[in-house]
Amino acid sequence: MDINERIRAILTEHPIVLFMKGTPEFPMCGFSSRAAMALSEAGAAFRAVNVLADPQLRAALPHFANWPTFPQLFIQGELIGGCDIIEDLKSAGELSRMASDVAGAVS
Ligand SMILES: N[C@@H](CCC(=O)N[C@@H](CS)C(=O)NCC(=O)O)C(=O)O
Repeated sequence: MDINERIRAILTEHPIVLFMKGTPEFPMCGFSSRAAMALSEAGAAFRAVNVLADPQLRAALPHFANWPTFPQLFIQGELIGGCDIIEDLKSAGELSRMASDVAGAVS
């Protein structure tokens, strides 16, 4: 499986995916920490993937997503954006709506 197939497999398996540096429990970057916190506060059940533990993934994702930095949030396979966008969506109440739409679609 090449790296793009591997990314697509992760996105197919998990409806909300945050590619981040470190983990929600031990974030290795302030942006990743804030993104994971915003998702948790919005009640989103998300899969966190630590790109620092997977150099191949870290190198490929900016090209795959056409987004240069981490964190990267995908919902149902679509790139939503990074920390700034995640926090804006949360402030607008959109993040929890998106998360509950996904939960409704999955269950
Ligand atoms: N404004 C960005 C900030 C993210 C950012 O600047 N991330 C940097 C530092 S963690 C990054 O990923 N740099 C590229 C790299 O380390 O591969 C956002 O909204 O997510």
